Amino acid sequence: MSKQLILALSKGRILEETLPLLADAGISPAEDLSKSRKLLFDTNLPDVKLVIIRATDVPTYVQLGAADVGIAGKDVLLEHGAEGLYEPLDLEIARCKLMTAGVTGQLPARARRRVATKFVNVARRYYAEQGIQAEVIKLYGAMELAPLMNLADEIVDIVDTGNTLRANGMEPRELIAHISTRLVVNKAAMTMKHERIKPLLDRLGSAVKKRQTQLAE
Ligand SMILES: Nc1ncnc2c1ncn2[C@@H]1O[C@H](COP(=O)(O)OP(=O)(O)OP(=O)(O)O)[C@@H](O)[C@H]1O
Ligand SMILES: O=P(O)(O)OC[C@H]1O[C@H](OP(=O)(O)OP(=O)(O)O)[C@H](O)[C@@H]1O
Repeated sequence: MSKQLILALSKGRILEETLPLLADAGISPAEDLSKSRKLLFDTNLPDVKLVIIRATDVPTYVQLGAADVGIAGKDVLLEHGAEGLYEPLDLEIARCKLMTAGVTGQLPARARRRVATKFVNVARRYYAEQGIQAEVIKLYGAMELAPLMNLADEIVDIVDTGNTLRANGMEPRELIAHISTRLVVNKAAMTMKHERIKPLLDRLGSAVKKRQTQLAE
């Protein structure tokens, strides 16, 4: 295993909040990410590289050791499963909730529900735990449309302000999990590159605490 450290970052919403934390921990991309079509970036540190990929691909890269460290939402990690990964740090950014939701005022059928979601594993697990029979339909976006179009009785999706649900005549129902962004580490890398990963974890942990203190002021 090379002593180079590869960090897999989720592009999109999480990236903007991740970069200041990484900078505070002493790691900055060598060029402006938003101005490049590249996917693999050098940093100010010769032995640290960044890959910027879809959030849902981050756990796969880290689990299989293509990246040593990853940053992804807990929703994505719950859906992917924790095999081969340690999850040592909560970055406490992109806080939201994973919830069930349905058309406002419309009680869900008791016996069997059709549920549209991109979190099919989470949904199957959740409804099974509740003892509710669910036919889970995989969608890749705009879950809020599914009940309106009679594709599903309920959805499982991210809720933050609730604005998206409200704008589509829907309401949140049950909380499945509180979500925030987590740092994950490949299990083998944690051992083999411990002397490189441990200081990164410490510095990022301090950056998270500093940010929380600043937000509270
Ligand atoms: N409205 C929200 N408020 C706060 N955090 C959110 C919200 N929506 C999503 N998140 C968090 O941010 C992460 C990334 O969201 P983003 O919308 O960038 O990715 P995505 O479009 O869901 O991913 P992909 O491109 O793989 O489909 C999610 O996994 C979740 O943890
Ligand atoms: O409760 P709210 O504050 O309205 O946030 C919830 C919405 O945020 C996310 O979508 P996002 O805005 O990331 O768009 P997406 O469809 O690209 O995921 C999520 O999929 C919900 O649709």
